[in-house]
Amino acid sequence: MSTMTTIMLMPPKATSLQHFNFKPSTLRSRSSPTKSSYPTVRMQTRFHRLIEDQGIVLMPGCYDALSAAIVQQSGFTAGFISGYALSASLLGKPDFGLLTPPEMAATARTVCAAASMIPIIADADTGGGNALNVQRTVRDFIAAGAAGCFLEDQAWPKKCGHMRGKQVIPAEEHAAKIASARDAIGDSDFFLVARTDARATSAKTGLSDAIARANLYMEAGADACFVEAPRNDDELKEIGRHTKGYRVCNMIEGGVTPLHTPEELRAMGFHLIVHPLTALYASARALVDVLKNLKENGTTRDHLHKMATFEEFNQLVKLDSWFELEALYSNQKSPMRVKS
Ligand SMILES: C[C@](O)(C(=O)O)[C@H](CC(=O)O)C(=O)O
Ligand SMILES: [Mg+2]
Repeated sequence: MSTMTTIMLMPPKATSLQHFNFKPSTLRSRSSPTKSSYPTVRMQTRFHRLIEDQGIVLMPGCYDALSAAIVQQSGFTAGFISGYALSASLLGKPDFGLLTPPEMAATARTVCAAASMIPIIADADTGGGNALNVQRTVRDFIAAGAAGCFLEDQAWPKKCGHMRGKQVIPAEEHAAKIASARDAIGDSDFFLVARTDARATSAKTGLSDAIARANLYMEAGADACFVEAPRNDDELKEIGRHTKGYRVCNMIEGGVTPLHTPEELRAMGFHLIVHPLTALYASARALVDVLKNLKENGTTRDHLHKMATFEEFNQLVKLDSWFELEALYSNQKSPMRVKS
């Protein structure tokens, strides 16, 4: 169950910066959870409702309109546009700070339209710069139809959370970016996830620093926190025990965090699970295999059982509904509008 007890329907009147204390001591003194100083004057978003209804929400990653449509048709109640996966599919490049927020926003527009029945969180990476750039990014994402974003505290250029060589910006600087994102959201139906990559900065103090940062970012106005790349179950449980509010867990095949089921993660205190790379890795393997086969044999006739059929694919893109529409308008006998 959520730790957020009060949900009011009016947006904040004052800016978020006025609601929390920026002094560095705020971070140092907060080693255990305390009551948030940020008043819970928040909208109830689609993601709040999903978490309250389901207890835990499983979000597969997607990277284009087709993969998003398949996520929706597979029965998932939410989706995620992965920066890692989009960097791969749009640029053919690794998650190394090469993708920009405007590219993500442009993709979010087609992705959200292709899966319009489910809310989709888009990866804002570091937000494109400082607190002001964050406001532009958040507004672009809202206009694109996204239902939320992840905003992380890595220094730019960022790297995938499970790669070596990451650095983080000062906690207060990221808290200001979270506060500015909250102000840009206003009363929009948009769920703000504050991510910290501080676990990777030190084997000894990284986890406690990351937990303190997550709590600071919650006070700055985030709806949920995301401590990236815990190493084992003890760390997962510690995050579940000591961070405030809703919690996100990242399940990367081949990453540093052990893979768990939704039930297992719920018991450890998590509310949102993201599987950002499952669809990307599965489709990359399928492409490698079929193209290898085609190159070797010059034909795919022995590989057809591993491919979608013509009929299956047409169902995925709902071809029948387009034939129906075509028939509707071509059979229209009377004029659509009466001329005045
Ligand atoms: C969640 C993530 O931000 C993403 O872009 O999908 C990545 C995924 C990954 O590292 O594999 C991240 O965790 O940085
Ligand atoms: Mg990312």
